[in-house]
Amino acid sequence: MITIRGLQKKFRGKPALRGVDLDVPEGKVTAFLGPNGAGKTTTLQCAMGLLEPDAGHIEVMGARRLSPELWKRMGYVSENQCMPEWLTVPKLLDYVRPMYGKQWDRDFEKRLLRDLDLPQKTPLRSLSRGQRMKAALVSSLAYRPQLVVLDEPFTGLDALVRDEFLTSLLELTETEGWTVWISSHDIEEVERFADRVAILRDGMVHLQEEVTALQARFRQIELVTEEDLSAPLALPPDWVHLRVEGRAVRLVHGDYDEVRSKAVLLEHFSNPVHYEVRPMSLREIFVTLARSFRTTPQS
Ligand SMILES: Nc1ncnc2c1ncn2[C@@H]1O[C@H](COP(=O)(O)OP(=O)(O)OP(=O)(O)O)[C@@H](O)[C@H]1O
Repeated sequence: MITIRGLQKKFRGKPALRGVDLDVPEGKVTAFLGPNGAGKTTTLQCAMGLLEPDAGHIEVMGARRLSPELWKRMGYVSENQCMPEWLTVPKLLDYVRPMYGKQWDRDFEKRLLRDLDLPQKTPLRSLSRGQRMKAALVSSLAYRPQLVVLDEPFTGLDALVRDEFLTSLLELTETEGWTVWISSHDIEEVERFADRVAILRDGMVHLQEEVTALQARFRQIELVTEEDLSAPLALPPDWVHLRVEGRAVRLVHGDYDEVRSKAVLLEHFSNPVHYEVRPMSLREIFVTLARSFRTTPQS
């Protein structure tokens, strides 16, 4: 649905994107994660045609340029969205609706309005941050776009609304086959419905794969021996994070294989009295990787 190759963007001579290669496949939910300043918003804005890239190419729904017709098939919601601040929510929808003609689904609009519980008489400028986000969501989803691009959509939403919003989005992506590309720091929320994950590091994609494949290869390992230990001088490349405290070793393995990985571990830390291997949540994997980004140079 979206293909990005070699995307580069500088701001005042400083690189923000240094060759982003990314795929957002049709009918899947792709989570776009990365530490602050990694370049997520810049990538999304380049893909949405809101920023001019310096190099690289982007294809959205088979097109190199976003025409007004294509925009009608996409819903884009960002936390920094400009909106006609003087309008109330019903007036905003009256204003936006004619642009989408028959495509606009009044029943769906009503359902979104009911679920998101928005004030009807207050102008957008006087709404809270979360309420403004909800208004943006209704105006960008009520025409049932095929591609939904969300940049930090949960900012300002309270826990209940987040949950309700995610549940509706989950239902819709399943029933309507929507393609969703979502950038968020709320990884626990995103984990509930993401099929794929792409992690951006310092202007480049560090990894992109199915969430299940990522979770299948990452493991947290705890090992205790009879004697005090010291960390090996050179770590195998798939040991992402290692901590040695007295007789205990805790490490994250980025490509765990029950037989092979255990054999390598036992070469370094022999005769364990305790050996435990635990699967990791997407959030735990992200935090481990983000920590390793601070200490290992980009290859
Ligand atoms: N308009 C701009 N002018 C100058 N620098 C910018 C501009 N927009 C982004 N940057 C810089 O580009 C880099 C990437 O920023 P971007 O907002 O894309 O990151 P992000 O991953 O979305 O971060 P966050 O998670 O904090 O929202 C940062 O170093 C940022 O300071």
